[in-house]
Amino acid sequence: MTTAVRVRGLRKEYPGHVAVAGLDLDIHHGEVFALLGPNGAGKTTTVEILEGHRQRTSGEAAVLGEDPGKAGRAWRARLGIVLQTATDAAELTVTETVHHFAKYYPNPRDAEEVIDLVGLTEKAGARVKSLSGGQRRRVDVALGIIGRPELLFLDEPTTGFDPEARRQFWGLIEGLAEDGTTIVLTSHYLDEVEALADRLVVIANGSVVAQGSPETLGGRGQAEAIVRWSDETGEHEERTAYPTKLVTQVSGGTRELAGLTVTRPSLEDIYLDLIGEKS
Ligand SMILES: Nc1ncnc2c1ncn2[C@@H]1O[C@H](COP(=O)(O)OP(=O)(O)OP(=O)(O)O)[C@@H](O)[C@H]1O
Repeated sequence: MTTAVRVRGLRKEYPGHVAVAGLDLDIHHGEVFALLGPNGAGKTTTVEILEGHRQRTSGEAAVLGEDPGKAGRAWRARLGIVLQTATDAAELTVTETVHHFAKYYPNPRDAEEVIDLVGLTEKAGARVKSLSGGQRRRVDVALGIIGRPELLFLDEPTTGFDPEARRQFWGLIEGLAEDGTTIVLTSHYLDEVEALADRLVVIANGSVVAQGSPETLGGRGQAEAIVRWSDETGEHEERTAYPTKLVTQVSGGTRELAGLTVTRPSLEDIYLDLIGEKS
């Protein structure tokens, strides 16, 4: 597997403050990679350096084989970017806006198809400034993918989306990933990261705290299950690596156990543990 993004010792200092403190990252072609971390962790700074929007203080970065601090227009046309701050509300309609941005790219997608993909067909003729916050965010996503990017950066893309729009957006991202687009996602929604990401990294105070897949991050894959049930003697809770065996023993294989639940730590539990250790 080849590397779409390679970062070594990335550092960004502002006067009196280190925002990114020596980060290493490898993001492979065709994967959905998520950056997680609390507010101010350094995610947006990192992503903006990789997009070529911000200069790093030191360290190495290669994005689609080029240094983002020096790369030109041809390289930029291979990227799709959905920034954290939404597009300014314009007088143009949705269709006009998407057609307008399509002209910046050598091989754009069909504008109407993109409007449909982001679920804005019914609003295609509406002025962007008349749209709701979540609908404007969908315009941002449309503009991020209109250029048929090889690498798509999504910085908190679903903020303001209703649950149905988020699900629809997840389907869109899955489709892009299946078509081979590499996707770098920052999100505060752990269910979103779990649904979409092949791998993720947790950043706190500008450093990597943990990385892995959503299933294995921070030892999640090996974590013990918590089995809870109740009987005539009261409520019970036990931790075990072998929940099936425990349930079989306690129930004698046949007795119905009241209130039986078997849970393992969620990605959110693991994430909060990791962040707790750091702060
Ligand atoms: N232009 C700037 N000048 C000075 N400090 C900055 C600047 N931009 C960001 N910072 C600081 O750098 C740190 C990292 O910010 P960054 O926006 O990268 O965090 P983040 O992880 O994206 O947070 P969030 O989840 O809130 O978006 C913060 O402490 C922030 O205040």
